[in-house]
Amino acid sequence: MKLLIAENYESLSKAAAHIVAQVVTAKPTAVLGLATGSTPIGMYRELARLHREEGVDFSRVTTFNLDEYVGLPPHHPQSYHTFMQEHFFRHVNIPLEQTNIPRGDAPDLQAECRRYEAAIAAAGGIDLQVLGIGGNGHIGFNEPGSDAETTTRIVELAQSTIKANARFFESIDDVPTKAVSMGIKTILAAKRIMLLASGEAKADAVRRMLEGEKTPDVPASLLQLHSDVTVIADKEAAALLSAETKNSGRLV
Ligand SMILES: N[C@@H]1[C@@H](O)[C@H](O)[C@@H](COP(=O)(O)O)O[C@@H]1O
Repeated sequence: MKLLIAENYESLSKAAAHIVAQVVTAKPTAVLGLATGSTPIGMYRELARLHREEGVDFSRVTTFNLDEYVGLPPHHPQSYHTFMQEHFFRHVNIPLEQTNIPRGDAPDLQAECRRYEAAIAAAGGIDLQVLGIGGNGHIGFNEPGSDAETTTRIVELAQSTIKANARFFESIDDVPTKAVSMGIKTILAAKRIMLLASGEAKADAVRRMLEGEKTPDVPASLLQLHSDVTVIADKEAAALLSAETKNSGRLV
């Protein structure tokens, strides 16, 4: 996996946005896999700026988000639908009908998972998948135990994930306990993957992803199975990496 070490969150966000902009400039009909969480917010902000000031064009881009909470309708303030609207879609020129996010309120969730996988395939697959990482090594909502054969499905959130995400809800009891999430197989099918990690709370997960064995116990370590992964970590998130791994990285 290729490693970029960023001086701070701002340079991480700029480096990530630059890669996305390169992909959509080279292929205006690119299919992007997108992530939520606080980590990519700076990247979305920078992409909005690149759209506004440098004319980066999203009009023919298609997007697929990784996941959505089960039970939250799209207009719920904490839904990932709302997150994507607020942080990205409404700031660029992407037509809403070209954006895809699983419906956590679908009456038949199994059918929704099948529909989502089929929609990704029908779009020709994902050109660039953006990922964050959970403190326990999860990607999307693929919690520890998720193996490389998993596809879009209903998942139970780990207690640590519920706790980490409680900050966005009024109380921890309001955090949904389940989500619809692309699987590891879905993620690994992307042509290119870019994972962002910021802050010391991610340092152990980043170390296990890059230096540990490939194991479903650390779902992000399964990214080692892919031939085109770029990890962009800020200094805090890279802090526990060996000197050898750090030296293999490029500073941005
Ligand atoms: N489903 C999302 C993940 O896609 C995200 O990577 C993770 C880390 O979030 P943050 O970037 O806020 O630390 O949180 C959530 O659980």
